[in-house]
Formats: sequence, structure tokens, C-alpha cells
Amino acid sequence: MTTLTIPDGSLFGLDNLPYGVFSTPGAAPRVGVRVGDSVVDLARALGDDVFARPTLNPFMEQGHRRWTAVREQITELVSGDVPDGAVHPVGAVTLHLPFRVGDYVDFYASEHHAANLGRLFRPDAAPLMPNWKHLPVGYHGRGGTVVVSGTDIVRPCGQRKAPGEAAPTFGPSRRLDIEAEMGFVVGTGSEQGSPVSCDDFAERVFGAVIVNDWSARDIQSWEYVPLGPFLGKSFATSVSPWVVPLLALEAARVDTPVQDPRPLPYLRESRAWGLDVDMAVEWNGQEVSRPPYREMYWSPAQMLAHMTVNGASTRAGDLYASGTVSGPEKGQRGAFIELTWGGGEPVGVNGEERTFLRDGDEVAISATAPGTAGGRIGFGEVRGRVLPATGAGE
Ligand SMILES: O=C(O)/C=C/C(=O)CC(=O)CC(=O)O
Ligand SMILES: [Ca+2]
Ligand SMILES: [Mg+2]
Repeated sequence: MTTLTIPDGSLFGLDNLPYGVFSTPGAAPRVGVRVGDSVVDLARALGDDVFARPTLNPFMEQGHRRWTAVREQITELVSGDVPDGAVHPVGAVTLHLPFRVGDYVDFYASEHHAANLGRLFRPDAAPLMPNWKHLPVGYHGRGGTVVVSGTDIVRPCGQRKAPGEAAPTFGPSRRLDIEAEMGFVVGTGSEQGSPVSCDDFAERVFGAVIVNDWSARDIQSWEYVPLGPFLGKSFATSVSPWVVPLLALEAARVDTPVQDPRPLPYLRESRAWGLDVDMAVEWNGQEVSRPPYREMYWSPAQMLAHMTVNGASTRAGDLYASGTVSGPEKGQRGAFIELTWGGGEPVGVNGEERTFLRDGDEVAISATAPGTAGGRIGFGEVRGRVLPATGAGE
């Protein structure tokens, strides 16, 4: 038997217990839970084959009651002894995409981000569109290109047209950007024709991850009218490898900002699901921004209610992201297009003036929140490096 030790101040204490999918050399990927700097092999530790699978989906499909029971079982287990061979140092395992991604939706829930992008993309219009305070605006993204942290991102090619140019040219994006977001993973799906209410959010959603919605701004600004983001974003979306259960976020729950006008009844929550999550963005190892999730106007419960109010079904593994997290201050902006105001106000990164991403650049987004034990819990990070464009000439 092995006794687990949790370092003092660890962001992965017993009040966190995030799930991931890991492998050791020569063994198939399976579900693990992170405790301190260790990964506990749940199939071995709990003797349940639902965890001997390469994704969290089968476990998530078992539903909320089972998620609560397993969390209690794990707490008991790791407070005592864990069977030998069921514990691995986190540095010795490979972490995989933790769930099979179904549909992917991206919202636009930060008022600060939406207003800033409005000013940058549509300088002649009001910063916020008339619908923005009535519904959580979103678009359907591409679930098949969601990748786990650590996956390299090849610079996308596409049609680009700068404002002064008469016609588009084809080639590698010159304005490759990030978007720091939180993502929510549906655990138990819902039937077509059965909207999910705001108050059923915790029953349906298994947990949260950090998302980087890589965005090619030059491709985006040319293609997006009138149907919205398409190839400028669908080439890759990165997620962190640990899914923090919603059950671990009780102490992080806060009110959303005042919503005025009052939302329609289907968007009303008995108690708001704002989240007091602090995010940080590092560009080539230097922190450039600290986006505050608590500033998000729409809650993830409202997003789920909106996404299903027309009767659209959901499935285990569906992912929906919050939209870029930006606060009111400059140092709280979650995208480089905002941070550098369209590339016109470079930021200093390791002594260089930088605007958009260059080949070889690496971005890491991390997040923490208050835990139920009085300290903080961590989401880990989502990291990705930009590789040069391949295969496509101009
Ligand atoms: O305002 C626009 O035209 C575009 C906005 C975005 O690119 C943002 C988006 O993907 C949603 C978000 O992350 O907030
Ligand atoms: Ca986005
Ligand atoms: Mg994307």
C-alpha cells in the first residue's frame, strides 16, 4: 500500500480532485484523478472498469448521483492507503484529451471583450449589438479539432484581406491570436425537444476546463460577415487536461454582474452560477494578463439554458466555452488583439515589442479558484506552441 502525501499549499488538495486521462509507457490510456503531485489510477484503486477507458464519457454518462458517490469514495481512499501500482507521479505520465468531444459551442459572455472587439472590428457601429444583453451570443465551433494542452498548433493558412487591400490573398495568417476562456463539459445529455433549465446546470454539467480558442484575426475579419466565426477559429482549440468537477467549485460560486435589462424567464437562475476564477496568461514564459472570470456577464448555467431552449439536445462530452475572459483593466484582457489594441500598441515580452503570435511562440493559460477547504484549487494549465504553416503556398 502507498500513502499519498499532498504538499502544503497544493492546488490539488482533497477539495479539488480533478479527473483526467493518462497513460504510462506501454499501457493504454485510462482515467485518473489528480491528488497533489500524483495521479491515482481509478480502475485499479476502485476496481471499477468504467475508469479503464480512454475517455471520461462512460463515467460522466452515469450521472450526477454517481459523480457525488465516486468523489466520496476517492476522498476516503486517498485519505488512507492506496494500492501499490495505482499511484504515479504526475511528471511520469502522458496526459490525453480527457473526454471525447461532442459538439462544441463558443459563447461571447464578457461584456468587456465584446465591447472591445466591437470597437476593433466594427468601429462605425455601437460596441455592443442590440441582442447582447438579452441573450448569451454564441456560435457553433468544430468539436473534432479540440486538442489537449501541449499539442503544437500549426499556423493556419487562409484568405486574408487587410482593410487597405482591394482583394484577398491566400497564405499563412499574419494575425494569429489566443483567447483565454473557461470551458464547460456536459456530463449527462438531454433529449431533443427538452430544454435544460438554468437550475439543472449542476445536474447536467460534469466540470470545467481552461480553453484557448486560437484565432486567426485576419482570416476572421474577412470571412465572418454575416454568419460569424468559421475558418479563422476552427483549425484548433486547446483544452487543459484536468476536468475540475463542478462539485469542487461550490466555494467559487458568486453572483454574476447585475443583468440589466432583466433576462427573460428561461434565463433566470434561482442562485447565480458566476465563478470567482482567476486566470493568468503567459506569453513565452512572461505573464501578460490576468483575466478575471467573475466579471463574465452571462453564467454557464444561462449558456446551457440558452443553448437548449429551442429543443436542441446535448450529449456527454459536449463542450461549451464561455468566450474570451476580459476584465475592465488593460492587464485583464484575454486576447492579444485587445491587449495590443488591434496590433497598434505592442506589449513587452522578454524585452521585445510584440503584437500577434510568431512561429515558435508558446502560450500558457492557467486558472485557480477558492476551494471548499479555505485555500485555493487549480485547473492546471492549457499550453500550446505555434509551428510554421505547412503545405500551402500563396
Ligand atoms: O466580435 C466579433 O466579431 C468576434 C468576436 C470573437 O472573435 C470572439 C469569440 O470567439 C467569442 C469569444 O471568445 O468571446
Ligand atoms: Ca472564442
Ligand atoms: Mg478555436
